[in-house]
Amino acid sequence: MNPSKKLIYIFFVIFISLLGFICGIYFDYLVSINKLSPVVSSVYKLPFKGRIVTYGKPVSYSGLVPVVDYDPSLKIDLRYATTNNFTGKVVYPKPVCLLQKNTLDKLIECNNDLKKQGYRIKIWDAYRPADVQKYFWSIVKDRRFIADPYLHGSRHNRGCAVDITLVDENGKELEMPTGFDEFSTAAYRNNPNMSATAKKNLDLLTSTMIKHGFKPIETEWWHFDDSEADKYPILNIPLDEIQ
Ligand SMILES: C[C@@H](N)C(=O)N[C@H](C)C(=O)O
Ligand SMILES: [Zn+2]
Repeated sequence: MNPSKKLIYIFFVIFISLLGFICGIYFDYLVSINKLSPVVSSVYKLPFKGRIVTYGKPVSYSGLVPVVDYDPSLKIDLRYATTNNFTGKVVYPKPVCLLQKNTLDKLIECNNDLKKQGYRIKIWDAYRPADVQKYFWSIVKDRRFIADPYLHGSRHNRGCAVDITLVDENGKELEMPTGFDEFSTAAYRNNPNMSATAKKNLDLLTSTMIKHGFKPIETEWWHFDDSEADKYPILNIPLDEIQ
């Protein structure tokens, strides 16, 4: 090989190596900021003390717990385990309502506050497997109403978000701006057309949730994120495998 060809060859090898190196760093960066959802495997016994595998790196955690075991006075109507939801299909094969333990502790504090005033929290959704998020996104590609599973995912996928409303002592739902998962501007927190009663009820729910460490979102009055949600990984533990 003549010297100039040799030089070109060396430059080419260095260029390819550098490119591979930079791509590797960028890939790790995407994983770290959760632009790529980690693939998760786990044992399915509760509480989950299994290994989750994130691109081959084992991470041990204990996390999701069943809500009923900690506060049976939280009312549960897991809509995606019924046909009474925006898909019209049973999406959750089992009505298993799970949350990260720290998130649940905060929700119980909210429920205790509200019980003193004659109300309770009703849960429509809590932990939602990442594959379900992809299914929802395939139906409604609108970030106002469904968190993009290919961007940051949903805090539901981390077991750190809840879709909730208020009920009275007889379990009757209080008036709120709209029903669950009404994907329109009527569900916005600043909807100017909501009734005075709905506003009062929503204000009570919102102020209680914020007091105990949740963050509301502007486009869905029923959705609250644990303010510490991003400490937890995206999970894809299927509900039908929960024992
Ligand atoms: C689908 C709806 N109930 C909901 O939870 N939307 C938010 C934005 C989410 O997907 O995180
Ligand atoms: Zn939600």
